[in-house]
Amino acid sequence: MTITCQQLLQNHSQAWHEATVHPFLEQLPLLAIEPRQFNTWLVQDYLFVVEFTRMVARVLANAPAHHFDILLAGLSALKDELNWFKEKAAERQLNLKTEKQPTCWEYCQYMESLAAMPYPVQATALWAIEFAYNQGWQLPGSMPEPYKEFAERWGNPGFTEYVKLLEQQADESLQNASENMQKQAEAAFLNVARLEKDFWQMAIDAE
Ligand SMILES: Cc1ncc(CN)c(N)n1
Repeated sequence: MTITCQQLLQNHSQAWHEATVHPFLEQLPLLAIEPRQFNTWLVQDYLFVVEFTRMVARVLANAPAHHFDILLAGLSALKDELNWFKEKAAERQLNLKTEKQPTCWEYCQYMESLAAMPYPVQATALWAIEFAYNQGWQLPGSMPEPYKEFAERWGNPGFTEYVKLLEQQADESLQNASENMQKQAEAAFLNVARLEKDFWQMAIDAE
């Protein structure tokens, strides 16, 4: 029997809940997050997205050609996203040439380590990373200023559609995967869930 993304969500619902429903996200609509906490998230997420872009490029390099369309669209959106992060940082006078915090560093190292994994594992991890933000930013509901555009970036219907297509590609690749690869994909899903939870916590704990 082959595993699917939906089965991973069902089998590990608690880990996924912790990845996508976090006090950081719950407190944003209440305007209870301190600027230093939000700014820490913003700068560290920019540093994350730089490494994430490299990861997506590596996933593309391993993908079958019929998966290129979606992955190239993702890379093109990341070009805009990196520029948008720079704008947001400039508005807040934040320095993006900052050290990665240990949690961000660990997540980036993990994404780098995925390069050695087979494509089905990479495709599953990519879907999980994007779905975590898609759900994380949608679940708190209507977001007030100044956070509205952040919630819309990852919660908008176009991004939701993109994540569904990533899911289809991951599921398709898992269908042809050995049992061992499927186990690796499950481990990747759990790693992403843990790192997502830790990433929000890093922002909450900002000094
Ligand atoms: C930590 C994290 N996870 C996911 C995403 C969505 N690409 C992000 N920007 N940052």
